[in-house]
Amino acid sequence: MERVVIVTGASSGIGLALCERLLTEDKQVRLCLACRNVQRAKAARSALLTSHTNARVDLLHLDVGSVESVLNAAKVANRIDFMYLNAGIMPNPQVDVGAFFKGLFSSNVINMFATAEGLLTQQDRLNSDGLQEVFATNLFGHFILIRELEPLLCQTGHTSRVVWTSSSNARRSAFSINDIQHREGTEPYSSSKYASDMLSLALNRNMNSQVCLVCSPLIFTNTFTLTPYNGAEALHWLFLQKPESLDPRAKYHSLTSGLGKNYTKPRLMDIDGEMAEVLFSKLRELEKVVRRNLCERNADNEAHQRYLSDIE
Ligand SMILES: NC(=O)C1=CN([C@@H]2O[C@H](COP(=O)(O)OP(=O)(O)OC[C@H]3O[C@@H](n4cnc5c(N)ncnc54)[C@H](OP(=O)(O)O)[C@@H]3O)[C@@H](O)[C@H]2O)C=CC1
Ligand SMILES: CC(C)=CCC[C@@H](C)[C@H]1CC[C@H]2C3=C(CC[C@]12C)[C@@]1(C)CCC(=O)C[C@@H]1CC3
Repeated sequence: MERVVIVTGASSGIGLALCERLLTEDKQVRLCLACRNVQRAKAARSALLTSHTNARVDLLHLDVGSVESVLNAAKVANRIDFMYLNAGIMPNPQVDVGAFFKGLFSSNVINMFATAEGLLTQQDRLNSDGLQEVFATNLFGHFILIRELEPLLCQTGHTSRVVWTSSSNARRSAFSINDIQHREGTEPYSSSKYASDMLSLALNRNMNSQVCLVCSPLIFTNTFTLTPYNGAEALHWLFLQKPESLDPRAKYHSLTSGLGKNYTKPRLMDIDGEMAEVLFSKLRELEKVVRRNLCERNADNEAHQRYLSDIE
């Protein structure tokens, strides 16, 4: 039976590697590459068709960092079996070289290489919706996409699965419930990934959890062996699992052994359920504000267009 799989950020890296693996795995897959850059998306599609000549690969223009783009893209979808929320950014990362060398000679060295804890800061900025860009791209745009597609994802009698790419860099201490966009801090990536872990829990509670399962695979960087193919391990593994065998409180880790063998390991997440609910309601409030602003902006643009055509 045909299975429709949407992958955000499918034009490169882990997203593209996942597409390649899914086409190799299942000839019945119909892929939808949801990408912001049309040229790169076309190149990715050509590369996939070179190795899978008869594959069905569609393109969908989607910039998850723009609410308007998300709303437009969501209109096009009519069936979803899997939706991989994979697009993500870490702009202008700065490595704290001092902390790196200190960590190198400490008992924390393995953890440091696995999670980059305390090593990385990023410079964030505001996007055209007036939101912090990292938050908007890694979390909020995908949240709006799920909200918009909820009727399609939660149809009775049809199981859709949503899989969100998290990170080992997701850290509770980088996130504040009073600053969900991370306006004040210097670790927006870590904050956004922890927020997506929390949100996956709240979504499973607030949506029909039997139908919509949100998992957060984490990519463990065994740095020297890491490739996008390895990184896509847990994403690929989840495609093969029965929904009832998965635990919404777990994060599914892509791991690579010393011998280079890839495997997936679930680990229970350290998440405060109440805080996850607060985050969910804050995101819904923000959704209302952003949608209202967008309507006003569009109304202003229409009025401006009318004015221009009147004076011509
Ligand atoms: N690499 C790693 O070690 C790890 C990565 N991750 C996560 O894995 C995911 C994939 O990362 P990775 O493959 O490494 O990185 P890449 O930079 O190779 O891929 C990121 C993808 O996301 C897309 N993207 C970025 N911003 C947007 C946007 N606004 N709208 C739509 N698409 C967008 C990019 O598209 P475009 O071509 O237009 O830029 C690109 O296709 C991310 O969520 C990342 O946080 C997690 C753990 C470790
Ligand atoms: C010489 C010197 C200063 C080396 C620094 C090494 C770091 C660049 C890496 C060590 C751990 C890495 C890591 C990531 C990025 C690169 C490192 C910080 C990620 C944060 C990339 C994105 C993720 O989602 C998780 C990764 C964890 C490990």
